[in-house]
Amino acid sequence: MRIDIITVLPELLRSPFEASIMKRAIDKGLVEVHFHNLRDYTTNRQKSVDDYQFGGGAGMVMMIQPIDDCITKLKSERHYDEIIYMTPDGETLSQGMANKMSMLENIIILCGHYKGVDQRVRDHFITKEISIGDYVLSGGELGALVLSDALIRLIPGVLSDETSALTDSFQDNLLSGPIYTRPAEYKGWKVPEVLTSGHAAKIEKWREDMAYEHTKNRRPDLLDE
Ligand SMILES: C[S@@+](CC[C@H](N)C(=O)[O-])C[C@H]1O[C@@H](n2cnc3c(N)ncnc32)[C@H](O)[C@@H]1O
Repeated sequence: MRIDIITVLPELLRSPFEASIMKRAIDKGLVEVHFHNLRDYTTNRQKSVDDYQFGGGAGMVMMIQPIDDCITKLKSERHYDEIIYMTPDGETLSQGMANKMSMLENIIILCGHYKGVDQRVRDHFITKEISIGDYVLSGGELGALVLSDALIRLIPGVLSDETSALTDSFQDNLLSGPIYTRPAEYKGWKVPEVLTSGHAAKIEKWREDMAYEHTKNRRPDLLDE
């Protein structure tokens, strides 16, 4: 997968790709991530990417010209499956969306700032609008990172044990149940006996029951889906 991120703050994006699973995915050649600084596409001397809103009102708006030039250049080099705009009024990111999108080859993620982008960008360039939740961030970069992480960890070969992602919360509409590691007893607090029984079928059944109970308590809405 190739991810091209368009931003006014590339410095905000770098370090998460330089650690842990996202770094490993890049090092293994399973993912390429490229940052594009919108200011490199401005045609004005001040390198400004925003301007006042038509009709008045508080907050600046990101101008269409630098975004058009950046996206048009990228599209002239390869086909993109999706051109995504991170925005609070987009479709809320879910595991189901991440599962599907992790199979895409090339995507562009546009990070907004200020009041957001000129509507004509959304009307003419964007193919998908994604929110990471019902709250407002200062910019799209943190959202782009959340989306990238959710997709990258699902790409085959990225996790050392691929079955791990399949047993995480939200796969099969269930939350993940409780998990334990050594020691089997700590300060008198014992691990559930079944987990140390060595009985694979019983362990599997216990895990299923616990996941169901946990989901029923915390997120009964998932069981309705
Ligand atoms: C201050 S916000 C603009 C909010 C916009 N005026 C509104 O009310 O919907 C600036 C940028 O942050 C990003 N952003 C903010 N909240 C977000 C969220 N929940 N999900 C994804 N992106 C978000 C978007 O790219 C947005 O253009």
